[in-house]
Amino acid sequence: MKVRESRIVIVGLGLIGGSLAAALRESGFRGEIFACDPSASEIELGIEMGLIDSGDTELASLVDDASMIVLAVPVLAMESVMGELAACLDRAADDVVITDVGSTKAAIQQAAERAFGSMLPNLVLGHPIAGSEKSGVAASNPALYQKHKVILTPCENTHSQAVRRVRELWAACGAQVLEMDVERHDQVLARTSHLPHLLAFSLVDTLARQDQRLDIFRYAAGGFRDFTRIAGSDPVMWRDIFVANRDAVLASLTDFEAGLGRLRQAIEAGDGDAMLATFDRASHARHYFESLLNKTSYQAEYQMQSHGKLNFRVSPGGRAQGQLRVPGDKSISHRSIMLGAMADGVTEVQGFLEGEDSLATLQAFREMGVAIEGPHQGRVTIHGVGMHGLKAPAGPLYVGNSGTAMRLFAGLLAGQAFDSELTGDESLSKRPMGRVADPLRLMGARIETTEGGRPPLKISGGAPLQGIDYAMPMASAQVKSCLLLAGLYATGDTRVREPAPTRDHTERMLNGFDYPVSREDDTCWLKGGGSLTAGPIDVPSDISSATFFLVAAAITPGSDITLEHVGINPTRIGVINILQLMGADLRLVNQREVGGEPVADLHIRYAPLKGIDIPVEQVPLAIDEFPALFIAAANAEGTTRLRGAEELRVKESDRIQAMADGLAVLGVPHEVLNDGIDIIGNGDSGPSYGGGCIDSLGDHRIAMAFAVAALRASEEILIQDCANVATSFPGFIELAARIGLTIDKETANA
Ligand SMILES: O=C(O)C1=C[C@@H](OP(=O)(O)O)[C@@H](O)[C@H](O)C1
Ligand SMILES: C=C(OP(=O)(O)O)C(=O)O
Repeated sequence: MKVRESRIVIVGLGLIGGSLAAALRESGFRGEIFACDPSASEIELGIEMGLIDSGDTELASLVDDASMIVLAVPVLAMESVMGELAACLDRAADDVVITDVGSTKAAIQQAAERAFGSMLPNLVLGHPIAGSEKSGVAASNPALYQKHKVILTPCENTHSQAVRRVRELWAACGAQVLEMDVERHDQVLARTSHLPHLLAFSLVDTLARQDQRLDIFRYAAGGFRDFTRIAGSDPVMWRDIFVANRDAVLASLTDFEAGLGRLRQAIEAGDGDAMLATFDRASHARHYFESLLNKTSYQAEYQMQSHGKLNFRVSPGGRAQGQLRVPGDKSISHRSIMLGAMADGVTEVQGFLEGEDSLATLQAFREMGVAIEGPHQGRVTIHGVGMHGLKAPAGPLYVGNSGTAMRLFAGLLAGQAFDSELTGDESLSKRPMGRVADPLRLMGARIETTEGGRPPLKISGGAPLQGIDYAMPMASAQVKSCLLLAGLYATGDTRVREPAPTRDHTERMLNGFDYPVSREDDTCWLKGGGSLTAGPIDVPSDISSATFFLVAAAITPGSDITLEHVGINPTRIGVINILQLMGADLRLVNQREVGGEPVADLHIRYAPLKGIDIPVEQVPLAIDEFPALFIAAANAEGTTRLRGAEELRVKESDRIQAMADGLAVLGVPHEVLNDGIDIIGNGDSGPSYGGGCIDSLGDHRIAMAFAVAALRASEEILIQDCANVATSFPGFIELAARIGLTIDKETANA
């Protein structure tokens, strides 16, 4: 974004003002930058560093031709600077925009009213949430505002043109600009910035007083350094902030003291459980904030995205052999947390998938006040709050990459008394939500989407819901489950008709929690107003994750793999049926039922595959398995034809196109159709195709499918943007290594 100002005057050339000048210069800003500062040497240094064109210790000489004036002085100096400005700004001052960078807003607004007689329409108060413990122009950093937030607090009479120009200023520095009212700004900042600074100052001062010779500081380790870094900040600036934001800081301090008091009591009483509960909540909340802020995920692997993208380099060839257990079923894991949270009593889950998607669901319930212990090695304990026990979350609920979480939550939250908002990552933000919002509105829900029915979803609480009789236009378990969950809160029956059978985990688990769900032919229904009774849940291994190894064995001569404890719910076994139709030597052994879901060990040995016309009724039963099945098709003799699979186009990526693009790189002949694809396989015993560089488009299943493809490639396959594998299959690389696939991780700069 270009800044079109002719002359910007920065009043106060310290770290914040200097960094603004530096960032503007780096953005290619061509206008003049002048600075006013009481210290002539700071001005000289600013000129020497190439940050400003000129400057003065007096404001009057600088303002005449200014198009924008940025006040970057300490909060308590604002009033006198504004007074000076009022005196020398003799023209109608309509075209000059004034803004500030102060960390509190109410006090500055009052100062402005006193200095100018009223809030000028071209005065836009603002606050860049960026800084450093360093001060002075020498510490200027052109990257200081990059990817940081700048909050503007315009009033009713502020000119929109002035707001736009200030937005442009900060956007050019790489910041994300948002708006809120003055009071909210001060309350939010008191908690997120002012309180932590106060604690850091206080801790360091307390320790320094106790040990005048500073001896203990010699032994202070990383924890002390991390916690107290901000105690090195500018004392004058912070004194001003605490004077200016007194009331909001005191309120946040009261809450903090209460929390500290509770911990003190726990320590006095040796109450380890209370300590653990607090630390556990805090530790998870800390990880959650990180992912919310970066719009990325919870696990270290994925955090590489902040430095670059995670790629998989997969060596060609190999033989798939071994006995494995893949992680827990994603669909069942989501539902175990959701129903466990809404139940009366304690739900113990084992086999929970500790992947990004289900962790997002878990964290969202913590945000709504549900106590959840774990996950520890797949074990989670959920202390249910009952159907009406959820609390309003403090902010938007971030569900990462997960379509399932967003759509099921939409139904559940539509029935709550409080307002809520659901947000997701870049991929999820492009996926269609009208398919749940529309029928929820028919039930009486108040729910807003952005254009084209995309996230975020804003749901207004307290809307009375009525049951509906709904024929789904697409075969979607997410839509069905969303409506059943909303139906729990609706008057009368909620009935959902599906055009083809879809996974029925919601219905099974509701029945398991003593909530009757009925079914007749293609329609299932429940009556609202009941309650759920907690019970244990054993999550089987995810057949969607097992699929990658089934296909690995199915395409690689000499392979023999057993996958243990895999869920074989009849609404999920399309992949087994399709592979068997293609000629795979795949057997189900040790079949049993675990907690209402059928489970088996899957034994597969290599046998040559042949191309088939995939029966259309199998499509919803194998919907997530197609990326891997396309690789099976590329290794089968003859043509495999898929039709009726347009739903693949609205998953984490357009999976028909993403796979077709990758197959083209490998040299696999194919033809793309709107609702499917024809793939012409190579049934020879040598390599089936070449290698190359493939973009997974951040879609976990595309990444894992091409990793498996390497078993029959003649050259290495480099797969880009694979961090998202952690959404559904943490530990994929390690398990793949155990069956003879060699995948090296590398980061590439984005
Ligand atoms: O209900 C579920 O848990 C899921 C349903 C399917 O989505 P649709 O309902 O959109 O087909 C599937 O693709 C997704 O991975 C999980
Ligand atoms: C489509 C998938 O998940 P979701 O819709 O929950 O993002 C998937 O896991 O393949």
